[in-house]
Amino acid sequence: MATIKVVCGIIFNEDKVFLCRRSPHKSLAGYWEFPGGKIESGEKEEDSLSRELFEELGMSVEIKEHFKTVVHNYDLFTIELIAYICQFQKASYKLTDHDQYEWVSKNNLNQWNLAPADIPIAEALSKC
Ligand SMILES: Nc1nc2c([nH]c(=O)n2[C@H]2C[C@H](O)[C@@H](COP(=O)(O)OP(=O)(O)OP(=O)(O)O)O2)c(=O)[nH]1
Repeated sequence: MATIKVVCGIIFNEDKVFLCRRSPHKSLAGYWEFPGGKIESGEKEEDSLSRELFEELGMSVEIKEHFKTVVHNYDLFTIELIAYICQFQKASYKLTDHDQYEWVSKNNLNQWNLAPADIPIAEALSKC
């Protein structure tokens, strides 16, 4: 089964974490996720994350450190989801791939309909 490498940001602003909901026209539509996207060939993970956040949300962040990598098997593909802790800087919130966003408490992440690959990340976050 094909494996795709996706980088995502756990973006903090004070004690809140950013989540956004995938638009109806996207794969995994309606699920909430940590924003990011597929790593293009030859691209560094951090560069890919900065690019995706700017393209999808008009957002700038400071990338702090790698947090967790999850390998998850969906029906049609396998994902390697690489999560980085980030500090929010600014955003236009001009959404291109999402139809909603929220700043949420990291201890309430289990109340959101997260993409299945994101659940182990949310669980690890609630414990730290
Ligand atoms: N960005 C992101 N994608 C995730 C997460 N969890 C998860 O299962 N995915 C899945 C959804 C998609 O199938 C895939 C990422 O695709 P994408 O559509 O966001 O990436 P992209 O913008 O580079 O892709 P494309 O639509 O331009 O082809 O990974 C997550 O937390 N963030």
